Amino acid sequence: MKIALIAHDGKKADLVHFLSGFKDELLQKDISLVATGTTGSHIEKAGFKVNKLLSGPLGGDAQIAAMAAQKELDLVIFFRDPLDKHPHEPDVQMLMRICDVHNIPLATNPAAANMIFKHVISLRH
Ligand SMILES: O=C(CO)COP(=O)(O)O
Repeated sequence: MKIALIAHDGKKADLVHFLSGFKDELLQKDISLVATGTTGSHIEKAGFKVNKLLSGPLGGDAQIAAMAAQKELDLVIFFRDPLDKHPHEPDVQMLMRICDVHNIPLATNPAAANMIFKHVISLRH
């Protein structure tokens, strides 16, 4: 299972905190993580193995969208900061649109991500 992870700056700590709650599950060999650049660095520091792409404003969201369009992703977790402005907002919208076009599960906040993770874990047992 391949999971893409993205968080805006104001939500990076929330994402790391969220992932840390599922560390055992996420360290399983058949789970691979991919992330936008800066998000990936934070995740790596927390002890996860993650494939880091470009930073979001430099095209990282677009790279993840391309992977989603090619059906390479099973899940996208994107903790967006709705209270901040982002120069690459068109890329953010494009990524969410591509997830909807290809019916890729997309969680944009911890409550949704938590439900999806618990569901995935229950299916694996
Ligand atoms: O900007 C982002 C998502 O739109 C995230 O990019 P970084 O992980 O490089 O900060």
